[in-house]
Amino acid sequence: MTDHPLPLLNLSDFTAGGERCRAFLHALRAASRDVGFFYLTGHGIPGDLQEAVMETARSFFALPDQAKEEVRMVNSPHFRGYTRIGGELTRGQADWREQFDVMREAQVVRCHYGEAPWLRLYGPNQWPSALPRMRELVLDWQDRLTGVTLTLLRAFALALEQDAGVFDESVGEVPFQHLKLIRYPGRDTTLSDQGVGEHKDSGYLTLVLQDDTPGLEVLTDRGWVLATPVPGSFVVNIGELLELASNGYLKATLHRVVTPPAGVTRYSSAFFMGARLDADVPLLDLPGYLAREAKGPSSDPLNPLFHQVGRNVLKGRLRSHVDVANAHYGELEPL
Ligand SMILES: O=C(O)CCC(=O)C(=O)O
Ligand SMILES: [Fe+2]
Repeated sequence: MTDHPLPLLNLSDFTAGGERCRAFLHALRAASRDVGFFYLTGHGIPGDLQEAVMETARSFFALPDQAKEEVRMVNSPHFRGYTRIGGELTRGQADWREQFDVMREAQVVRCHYGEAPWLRLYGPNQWPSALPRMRELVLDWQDRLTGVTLTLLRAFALALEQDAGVFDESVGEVPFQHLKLIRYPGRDTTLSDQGVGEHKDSGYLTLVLQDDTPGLEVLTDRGWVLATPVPGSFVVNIGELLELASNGYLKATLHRVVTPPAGVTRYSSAFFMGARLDADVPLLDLPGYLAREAKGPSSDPLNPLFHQVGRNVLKGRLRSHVDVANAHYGELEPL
């Protein structure tokens, strides 16, 4: 385990244009290819909004169990709401964190039995009655993070010498959004130190806001590296859809969160930006010198990747939330 910092990029260099923009795109490509993780500053999200979101997370998780259970995820065929500690699995092992999941507010899609089961991912969020202002704040947060990821996605397109809008069709008017507010309680790590087990994210891009308690670790060719909190920044990482689209030129990197020591609590917000559920992931036509370095997407026979986005997202959700799968998707064969 080393404590070497990850690369740090400033998004305002991209929007400034000219030489600053060219240097940004160069650094973006290097960071995404070599590590798949970087810090982002200059993103335009005000510090007081970041703090308000963390404060909302602290208030939500401090509610009595009964108020959190009122919005528990197992109520929702759309995988939204509260998951208690140990209620989520990563690679079959329970994670030591509690979390609140939000996606885009949507209408339920009426569908016929046997039709694409991922259509059931669309639907409303659940909100705790005890925190009446949470909905507006969190949806605003989700929209602002969407804006940052859309800008970044255009930067990725340019860095790979594509048309800036090459991902537009797969993203649509509003991309698939998924946000988690997370609490990692400390515990005696002789029991297990799995806050969240090692995994890759499944969307295009992830933005993580962490508080000042370390815990997020990234697998690099130097071993596991701690993403030491950098105040005001987001940690950005590449998800499997970008790896697929770039034929493995960009890397979806394994990462994990280790449980804080007993008596210490860590809070974070993780936002996953994906493609439209009804889209297929585009396969980019890379120029020869980049294509030669594209290794093909890494494939895990135990966790196949699908180009059809909805199928991929539903697979991940069913594996992570077995109680929701049993309650609402019992008729499906395991994926
Ligand atoms: O809490 C964090 O810092 C990261 C969480 C994460 O990797 C995830 O939920 O996919
Ligand atoms: Fe992750």
